[in-house]
Order: sequence, then C-alpha cells, then structure tokens
Amino acid sequence: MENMFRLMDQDQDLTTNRCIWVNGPVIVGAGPSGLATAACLHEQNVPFVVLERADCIASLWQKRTYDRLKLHLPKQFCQLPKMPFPEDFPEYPTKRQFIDYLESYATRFEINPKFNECVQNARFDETSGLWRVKTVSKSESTQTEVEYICRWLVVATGENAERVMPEIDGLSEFSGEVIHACDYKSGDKFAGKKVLVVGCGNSGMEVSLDLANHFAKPSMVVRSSLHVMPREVMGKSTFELAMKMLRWFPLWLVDKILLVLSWMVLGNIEKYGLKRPEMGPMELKSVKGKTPVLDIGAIEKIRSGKINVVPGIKRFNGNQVELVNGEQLDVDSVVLATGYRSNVPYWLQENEFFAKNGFPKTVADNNGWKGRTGLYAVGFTRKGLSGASMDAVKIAQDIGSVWKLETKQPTKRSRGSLRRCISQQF
Ligand SMILES: Cc1cc2nc3c(=O)[nH]c(=O)nc-3n(C[C@H](O)[C@H](O)[C@H](O)COP(=O)(O)OP(=O)(O)OC[C@H]3O[C@@H](n4cnc5c(N)ncnc54)[C@H](O)[C@@H]3O)c2cc1C
Ligand SMILES: NC(=O)C1=CN([C@@H]2O[C@H](COP(=O)(O)OP(=O)(O)OC[C@H]3O[C@@H](n4cnc5c(N)ncnc54)[C@H](OP(=O)(O)O)[C@@H]3O)[C@@H](O)[C@H]2O)C=CC1
Ligand SMILES: O=C(O)C(=O)Cc1c[nH]c2ccccc12
Repeated sequence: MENMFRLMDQDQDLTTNRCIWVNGPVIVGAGPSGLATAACLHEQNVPFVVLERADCIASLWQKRTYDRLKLHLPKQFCQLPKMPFPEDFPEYPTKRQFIDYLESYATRFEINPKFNECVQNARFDETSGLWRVKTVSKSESTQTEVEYICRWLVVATGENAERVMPEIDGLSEFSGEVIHACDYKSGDKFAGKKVLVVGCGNSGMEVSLDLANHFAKPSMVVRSSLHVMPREVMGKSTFELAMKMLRWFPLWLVDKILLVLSWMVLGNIEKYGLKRPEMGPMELKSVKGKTPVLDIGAIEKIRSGKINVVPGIKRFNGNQVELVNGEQLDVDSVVLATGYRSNVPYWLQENEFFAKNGFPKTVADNNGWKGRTGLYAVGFTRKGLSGASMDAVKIAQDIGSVWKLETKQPTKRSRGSLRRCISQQF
C-alpha cells in the first residue's frame, strides 16, 4: 500500500491540479460509515463532499468479500440511521441484499461520492483554521491532483482499509497460489486441492467452511487462542442475547453465561486445538478489538475432519509447510485470512487524535468519534455497523449544530440553490 501512495507521486508531467473549496465537511470513504454520516448531514441540510478511492460505494463489500458472505449479526444491528432494511429481508441479509440496501440508501439521501479519488494527504492549516485534503485520481493517460479545502474532516476509511500480509519464512518462494481472504470468492476452483488457510477469525473460519463445502481439503492455522460462539442459541441470535443481557448484568457475568451457552451448543472445542483466551468474548472484543467467531458450521466440519486444525507456521519449503510442532504438510494453495488494518497513518498528518495504529486514541472511553479542529472519525470504535451508525448520528449532530448557528437555516425553497454551490473551483 505504501507503494501505491508513492507511485501516485510520479509522472508529474501529466498532472493537472485543481483546488476546491467545500462549503461543509469532507468525508473520506464511501463505505457504510461515510454513507451514514452523509445521510445524517443531508437530513440537517448540511452540504458535504464524499471522496472514495474505488469506483463504487461500499467497495469492501462489493469487491473484497466472498460470494457466500452474509451479515453475521441480525439485521437490526446492521442497518444504517434513518432507513431500516426492507421488511422482507431475512434475519441475516446476504451480501447482495446488503449492497442493494446501501445503493438505495445513497440514492435516497442524494449521496454522490467523487469516485476514483484516493486521499493521499490531509493536514490542518493552523493559519487559516482549515483542512487541506489532497487526492489523486488516475486515468490511463493523466493524473489529476485535487486539493479540497474545508472546515471539517470526517475520516470514514474503516478498520479494514488494508489487508495484513504476514511475513512468513519461505512464503515468497512457495510454488502454489497465495491469496488474501479479501480476494477469495468461492471454493469452486479449489475442489480436491489442499488449501492452507492462515488465520482463524471469522474470515478464516468461513473460508475454511466454504472450501470444505466445495470438496477442497482445508487446513486452518490456529496460532493462538480464540473464542467461538454459535451464531444462534435455541434459534435466538447469540449476539442479540448478549446485548440484552448487558442491559442488566456486568460484562464478566454476560461472558460467563455466553461461555456456558457456547459449551452447551458446541461442546468442548479445546480438544480440536481451539484454545479459549483467559478473557471472556465480549470483554476481549471491547478491550482488544478481537472479534469472537460466530460459528455458522465450521465447528461441525472440524469435528467431522473436513477441516483440519493445525498449529502455527514455522516456514514454507517449496510446496510444503513446516509447522511449529515439526509436522510437514503438502500444500497446493494458501489463503491468508490474516485480517486488516487502518490506513489513516499513511495519509493523515495528525497525531493527537489518531494513534500510530490508525485508530483514535480515545476509543476505549467512548470518545472515539470527535477530535479537535473539526476532525471526526466514524466506524473506528470496533462495534461493527451499529457502532458506525452511532458515530454518524453524533458527528452529524455536532457539525449540524455549528452549521445552523453560522448559516441562516435555508427555507425549503432555497435548499436547491444551497446544494448547487457546495463547491467552487478556483
Ligand atoms: C468480510 C467482512 C464481513 C463483515 N461483516 C459484518 C457484519 O455482519 N456486521 C457488522 O456489524 N460488521 C461487519 N463487518 C465489519 C465492517 O467493518 C463493516 O461491515 C463495514 O464495512 C465498516 O464500514 P466502513 O465504512 O467503516 O468501512 P469500509 O466498508 O471499509 O469502507 C471504507 C471506504 O473507504 C475507502 N477508502 C479507504 N482509504 C481511502 C482513501 N485514502 N481515500 C479515499 N477512500 C478511501 C475504501 O475504499 C472504502 O470504500 C465485516 C467486515 C468484513 C471484512
Ligand atoms: N460473516 C461475517 O459477518 C464476517 C465478518 N468478518 C469480520 O471482518 C473483520 C476481520 O475479520 P478477519 O479477516 O477474520 O480478521 P481478524 O483480525 O479477526 O483475524 C485474523 C486472524 O489471522 C491470524 N493471523 C494473523 N497473522 C498471522 C500469522 N502470521 N500466522 C498465523 N495466523 C495469523 C490471527 O491470529 P491471532 O489472533 O493469533 O493474531 C487471527 O486468527 C472482523 O471484524 C470479522 O468479524 C469477517 C468474515 C465474515
Ligand atoms: O462483524 C464484525 O466484525 C463486528 O465487528 C460486529 C461485532 C461487533 N461486536 C461484536 C461482538 C461479537 C461478534 C461480532 C461483533
């Protein structure tokens, strides 16, 4: 990714430059978080500009997820503010349904992101009290650099902006195919193949399950401890149950109950090599951001031997992998389900609100959404889509209240003209 940011600086000859004043906030990212913030601003008649590096909204969902993906939290925890899912959507909408919902959401709230604009740099100019946001967009022959100048900057680039590619001895010389889970679409082409899935978060588990369903032979690398809970207990969503219990009981007690329920449904999973962490599942999610696995069938495949659980990797040798227990496995292909990270440190020139890991420093004390000098973050509180929705509502209220004080509230008749002068080129 660093390379991508560097490449964009080359070919200066073909570069054209523009500068655009934005009368309102600039939102970086047109995923669910950026869309939710834009919709809430739209409802308050605050104009905005959304910048998106991809050529579509929700690029994580449209381009970097596998075919069989469904939301794994019930739909009421995944809908964005001000527009519920259609009633005929199932409890766990499919990826296609979720994308369709997001497309109609963008249409309904008149959100028209500027696509193919990758933010390269953003800094607060103390002298003017304004943010300067630089993007590069590339076509075949030209490169356009645009600088947006605005009072508010909303970071909505997500917790999953870039893939994590681990450095493993010998992997670069491995003779088979190596892909990251975000490029895995289906197990179709892996039938009969020995596939090493590195990582056992929700991605690793679901990729392994999909591979097993397509008659591949997956081995899943589990190098440390993890929590697995059934997606449902007696037909009720485990996550929903946890949320309900948290209204009445302390976190540690909810975790104890969840562990008993998980044991009743899944049995003792430690005997398959899936060791549980000391800390409970919801506490671990809230303290370290590590999402528990919500099982939709992988454990059954492990039990029946269709998914082979293996310990950490020592190194790759040709088409073999050597594990930390000394065992050697033949491998045809590798899927790195090794997770994601934020890309904020690569482009945002700021170190007071955002930490080096690209997350706001204040996530733990529930202030992960507001920085100083007009800076905001949406979707970084490690609470999935419902956390993003909560941030979006607060951010739009915060910006909206200043906006209302400083601008005359437009009447319905003058709204059209307000929107037409959102940006001005000079
Ligand atoms: C496979 C998978 C399944 C998931 N399932 C669920 C679920 O069921 N429920 C749930 O609550 N959460 C789920 N999540 C968590 C996920 O983080 C959210 O669903 C959601 O996508 C977060 O939205 P976001 O807008 O914050 O980030 P994203 O969806 O990642 O959107 C960020 C956008 O910013 C753009 N961008 C990044 N950098 C730049 C830049 N420099 N310039 C311009 N644009 C940029 C990206 O292209 C992207 O379109 C899942 C995550 C994954 C990976
Ligand atoms: N259906 C759904 O809704 C789905 C939701 N998701 C969500 O997407 C987000 C990302 O999930 P995911 O992609 O699974 O990422 P995670 O960060 O949750 O998991 C990454 C996994 O990779 C392992 N890992 C990392 N590096 C190595 C290495 N060098 N060797 C061995 N193992 C390694 C980690 O192990 P360790 O813990 O030891 O570091 C961990 O098991 C989560 O929030 C998840 O809930 C994902 C898929 C489906
Ligand atoms: O699916 C994800 O990645 C999420 O972050 C959703 C989520 C938020 N809190 C949780 C607790 C347990 C399982 C999933 C989630």
